[in-house]
Amino acid sequence: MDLDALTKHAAFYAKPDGLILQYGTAGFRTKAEHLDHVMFRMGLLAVLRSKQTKSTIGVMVTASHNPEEDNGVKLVDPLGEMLAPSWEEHATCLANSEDQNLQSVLMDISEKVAVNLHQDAFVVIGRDTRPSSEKLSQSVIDGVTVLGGQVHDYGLLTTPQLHYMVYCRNTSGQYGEATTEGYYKKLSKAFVELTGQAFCSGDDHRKLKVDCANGIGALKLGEMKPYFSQGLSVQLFNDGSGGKLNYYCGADFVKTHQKPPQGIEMKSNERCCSFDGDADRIVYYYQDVDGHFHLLDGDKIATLISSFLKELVLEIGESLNIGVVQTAYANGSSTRYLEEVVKVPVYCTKTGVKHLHHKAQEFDIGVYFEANGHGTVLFSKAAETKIKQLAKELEDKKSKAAKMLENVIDLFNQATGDAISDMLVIEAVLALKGLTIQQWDALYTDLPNRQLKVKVADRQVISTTDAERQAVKPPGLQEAINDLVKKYKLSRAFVRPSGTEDIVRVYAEADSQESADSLAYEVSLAVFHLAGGVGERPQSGF
Ligand SMILES: CC(=O)N[C@H]1[C@@H](OP(=O)(O)O)O[C@H](CO)[C@@H](O)[C@@H]1O
Ligand SMILES: [Mg+2]
Repeated sequence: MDLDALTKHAAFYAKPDGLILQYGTAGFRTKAEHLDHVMFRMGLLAVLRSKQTKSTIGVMVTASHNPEEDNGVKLVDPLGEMLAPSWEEHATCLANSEDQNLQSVLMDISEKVAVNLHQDAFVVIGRDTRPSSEKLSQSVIDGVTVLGGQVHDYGLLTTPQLHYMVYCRNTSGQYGEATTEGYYKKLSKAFVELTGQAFCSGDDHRKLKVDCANGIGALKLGEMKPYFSQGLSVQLFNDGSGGKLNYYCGADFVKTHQKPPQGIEMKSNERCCSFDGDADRIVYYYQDVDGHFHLLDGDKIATLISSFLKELVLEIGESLNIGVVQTAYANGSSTRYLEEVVKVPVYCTKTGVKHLHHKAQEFDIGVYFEANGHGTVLFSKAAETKIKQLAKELEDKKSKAAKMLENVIDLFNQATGDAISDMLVIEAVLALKGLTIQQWDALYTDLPNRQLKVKVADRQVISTTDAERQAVKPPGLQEAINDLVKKYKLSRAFVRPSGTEDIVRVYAEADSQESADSLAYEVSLAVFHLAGGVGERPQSGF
């Protein structure tokens, strides 16, 4: 390690006084102007992680669905997954160390994780379209090179594309070719082959309007379009040519406000979808003839995909176990439908993709989706080998199902949730099953629900158990929630401190919107009183 060079470069990346950041569920996120030193330091950390794992590590510069002025950074581990939890702590420690302690903190981490400093390091970098991203990714590159690491800068990429690149590079290209063209070709080939097997693929099923949140998704989907145009024609809206990133558009806006984004021309019954700012989340929606807006969120996506996979598995007659992973935010109706109608086991984990991903790895076929539209399907190596073998050996109906599954494996991004990949899977499933978006929507009816935020002095006074469904602290809060829930029919409510914002989230569902609203409001009041609410008391009425 050339400590003189490190000291010289670090001088350009002074930490703003008093700034403390946490490597949360989605890495570091804050106003872009405060992130230069964090980027440089994450470049340093990526080198250590690469040396330790003897693998290529990814660094993505993005703040996903946050406002355009924000930015953020996260590291991608060797198999394209989120950074290991023990390293999240090192990241936090390094990001918050005072400038004069940077060297010693770096040495401490190297010692703790037993890094061989002579090992080569390789880091790949991607960034979203935020105005601040280019400069910030240069700071990451500076951090990598000052420690002697090699860099490949992919420039503009969606977050899932960077995860894909890392996975490809660490599996010697077995998973795919580590270029955007390789990504486009792999997914498009699987999609075109899959939809080629559809009986019913009338014109109606082949057109889709996509709100790209004025983000990177527009650029990348635009590049990819020609590769799959024989199977689907997509029309892009909020493509970044005019509007602001995530501003009144994108998956997060649509899911939170339960209304269409601005900037999209929706005719009744037309199938539309929205990506978020870094294209790792997707939700679908349509407007019916009466002008009512219908949202098909991550739960509806999980249901559609699980039913499809279950049918294929039954068709090939192999005992592959399917598991579906959700969080406490999953609508109760979706969980019931999955368990009682699709007949697949459903598991609940804590919020945050890494928890769902980890659980989904336990199954031959692990389907995971957060209600907000972040998710994918993972296939175990054993399941993949078995399916590939059956696709070759079997004949007739069974072989057709096995071949479909083979393409489905290629179409899903196995590294992380991916809006483009999920969109193509959904389009293929709808075409293969001859389903309209209305028929898909009608599989089950969402229970009315409401999410609220409460400001408290210190959100860590709330701690939870049972996949965040029960509050164990502060005393009395869970009892209060239980009493409130009893007042309503088909009701459920829980609270948890957010991992990405300085607030407590409240979720409630019940048999009517009025009841869900009023339960959420009453629970918010309980949080406000028992967990140290600050500012204005929660208000009723929505
Ligand atoms: C209720 C909700 O949607 N929570 C989101 C949000 O986490 P919070 O910890 O709830 O702030 O951001 C996470 C990262 O993007 C995402 O994984 C998660 O689903
Ligand atoms: Mg995102």
